[in-house]
Amino acid sequence: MTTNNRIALSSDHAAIELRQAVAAHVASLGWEVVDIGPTSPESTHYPKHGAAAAQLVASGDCRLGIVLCGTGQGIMMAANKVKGIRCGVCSETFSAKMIRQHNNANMLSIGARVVGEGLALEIAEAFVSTEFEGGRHATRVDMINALEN
Ligand SMILES: O=C(CO)[C@H](O)[C@H](O)COP(=O)(O)O
Repeated sequence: MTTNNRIALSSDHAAIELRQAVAAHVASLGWEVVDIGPTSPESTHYPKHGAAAAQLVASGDCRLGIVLCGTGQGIMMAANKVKGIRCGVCSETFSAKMIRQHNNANMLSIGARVVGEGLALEIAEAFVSTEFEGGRHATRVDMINALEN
């Protein structure tokens, strides 16, 4: 059995440099990074970038996704509108671990105007290195998923 180790990354203009740093870090951890940009610093609209990364995760092309904008909030809201996506904004590592362990989050959002690069890399590493615990948490995640129907 092969494991899908692909991770989708996207951002808006507020987080291009941080996204590139996060991409390099998760690649160094062994992930195949699918960085869908943007690369231009021109002002853009976070919903389309959040949705594009979310679709890569929802389709199964990528196992996880990381999205970034100024606060992490808007792009998280957009990603969560895609069926099958559970995306949380994290500004510290504890939550980044817990959204994997308890919530089976398949996407992480980071605010480039909220956290510095060093912390952002630690948050991303905590997220990609943690697995879902299942058990009682699976019942609750199933209940979240049922809300989509
Ligand atoms: O954080 C964000 C969304 O939640 C955006 O990055 C932010 O709103 C962009 O602002 P501006 O157009 O002033 O750079």
